[in-house]
Amino acid sequence: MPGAAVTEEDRLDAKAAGQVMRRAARTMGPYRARLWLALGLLVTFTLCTIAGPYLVRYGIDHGIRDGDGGALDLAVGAYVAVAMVGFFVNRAQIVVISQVGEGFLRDMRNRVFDHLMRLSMPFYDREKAGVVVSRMTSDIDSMQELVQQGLLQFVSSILLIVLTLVLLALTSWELLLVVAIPMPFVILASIRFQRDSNQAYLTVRDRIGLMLSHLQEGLSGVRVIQAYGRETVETDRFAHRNKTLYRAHMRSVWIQAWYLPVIELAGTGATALVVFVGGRLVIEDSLTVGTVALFVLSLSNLFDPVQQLSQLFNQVQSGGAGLKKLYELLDTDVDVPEAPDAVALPAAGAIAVAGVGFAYRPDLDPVLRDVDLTVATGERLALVGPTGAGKSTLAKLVARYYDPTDGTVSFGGVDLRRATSDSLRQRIAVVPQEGFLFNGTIRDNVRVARAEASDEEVEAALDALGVRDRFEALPEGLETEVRERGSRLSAGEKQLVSMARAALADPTVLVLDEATSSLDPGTEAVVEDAVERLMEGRTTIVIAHRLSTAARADRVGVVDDGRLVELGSHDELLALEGGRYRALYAAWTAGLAATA
Ligand SMILES: Nc1ncnc2c1ncn2[C@@H]1O[C@H](COP(=O)(O)OP(=O)(O)OP(=O)(O)O)[C@@H](O)[C@H]1O
Repeated sequence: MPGAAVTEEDRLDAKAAGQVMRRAARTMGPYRARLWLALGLLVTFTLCTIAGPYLVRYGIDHGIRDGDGGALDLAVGAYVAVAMVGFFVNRAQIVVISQVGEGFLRDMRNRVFDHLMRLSMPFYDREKAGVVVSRMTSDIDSMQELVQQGLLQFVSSILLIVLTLVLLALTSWELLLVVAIPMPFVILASIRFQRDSNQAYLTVRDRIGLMLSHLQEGLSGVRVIQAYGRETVETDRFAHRNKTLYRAHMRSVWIQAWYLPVIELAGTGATALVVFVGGRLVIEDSLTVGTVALFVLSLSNLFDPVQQLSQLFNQVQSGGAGLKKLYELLDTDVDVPEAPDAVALPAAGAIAVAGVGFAYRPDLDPVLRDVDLTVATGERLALVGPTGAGKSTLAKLVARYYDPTDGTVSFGGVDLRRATSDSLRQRIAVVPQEGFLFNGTIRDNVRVARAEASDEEVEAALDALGVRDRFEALPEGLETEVRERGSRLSAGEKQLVSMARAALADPTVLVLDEATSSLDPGTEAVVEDAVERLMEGRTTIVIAHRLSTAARADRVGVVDDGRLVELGSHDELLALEGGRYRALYAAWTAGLAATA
């Protein structure tokens, strides 16, 4: 069974296939010399394969029939020599083709990853992570089989069929007509096999997927299954899935069991026909025995490649479909691009949000409407409001993760759309609720903010937050691997690392999404102190989940249902009769009192 299949919607038409191939050919520049070499080797190998039967003919007609021992020796010697050349050329062509193919895939993986790293947030909102991952796995895999062996076999099969046909026609077109009799059956059977095996393989793939997801669910839910005594029920359901998978596999076996013997039979039939007709032509003296032997031996050079092609066809199609999807991904534009005439943001300035409206997608309702807000240099603004009100969205616009649908966000008078990406990232840093930790040490993780920072600078950043001692006290200090078993960092420590990154980046503006996870009182105090230190001297927009944070801010903005409904100092807003903040604050203090 060919290890590839292509679904109906992925099947490329001739135009799309042509486009994909031309594009792939354009990126083959660095491999051009090797490709020519591969082609040369391929042709040489095919000629070696074809030469065998001709040498046999020479041996029979000139050596055996004419009783010329010298001619026979020559034929046998040449046969062995050609076989040896074929042996080495075959090895060389496999290596060279793989070098080209694997090199192409390596470049492709790099290009796709590079592009993925540059694509902005809207792309990741649209695309499911699973789909993106499958670009790098199954789409690349579908080409992997192709570049390793498939492509070589595909091209060499076609070449072998064409060259054999031409040479046989030149040798004896009458006998070629005889060979051609079973060919329509072989071709029809091959087309049908290709179609059926593709379908069968798709079914197998689907059922493997279903079985695996059942397995995964069973394993993750094993406690619940056991708690409710559902072992037998689950086992029966699994057995049912497994049976459908077995049937799918058997179906593909039946297809092969039908096709392969048909081709064998056609080959045997063709041999019989050649001997039958060719033999008579020999008796009539219009053909030599050697020519009949040549035809018999050449039959495998026709039938084998046809059979291979029918199996490779799916592989080539699925490789083409994979390549097309990868190109589509590479063609995805960055949604938040750097303007061609971008300017660096000034060193300092106020953040101005003017008439901003925003929808995540054109088909979705806006989540922000008519927001006007100015945050002065060095000011600390807290955003509060119910869940889903739009606070994080507003913060993301200030960091230009997205561009507003209406209105503008500017820093120091420069619209963020016109700012260079570098200056934007230098001036404005975001500390998310849960900073992601990469594989590596604490030091590496802080350095994410600025790859070229020295050890001293990393330490200074931790010092600035007053947390260096805490990390240095770990058995391996700053060299502690954050993901290693047993030395995983606590939630509070992760937050500290995330803040240390921002301290190292040393931005003018800090956008901070306060963590909601509750920490033990000791760590909480350390984190709060670090936050205070980080905000010191910076313009800060903090999404406050604890109203104590809001109370400490210079001003508080209340976001509700996408609008900025109140804006003022904590005291001013508390004094507002019937105000939203006043109500939120009352509820919050009551909640605190209840849990105290
Ligand atoms: N990537 C996204 N794509 C589509 N809709 C989104 C996306 N992110 C958020 N939303 C929607 O936008 C609205 C505002 O979300 P946002 O995260 O800004 O609220 P929030 O006030 O920060 O809430 P929370 O306090 O729970 O974080 C919500 O209705 C949310 O479902």
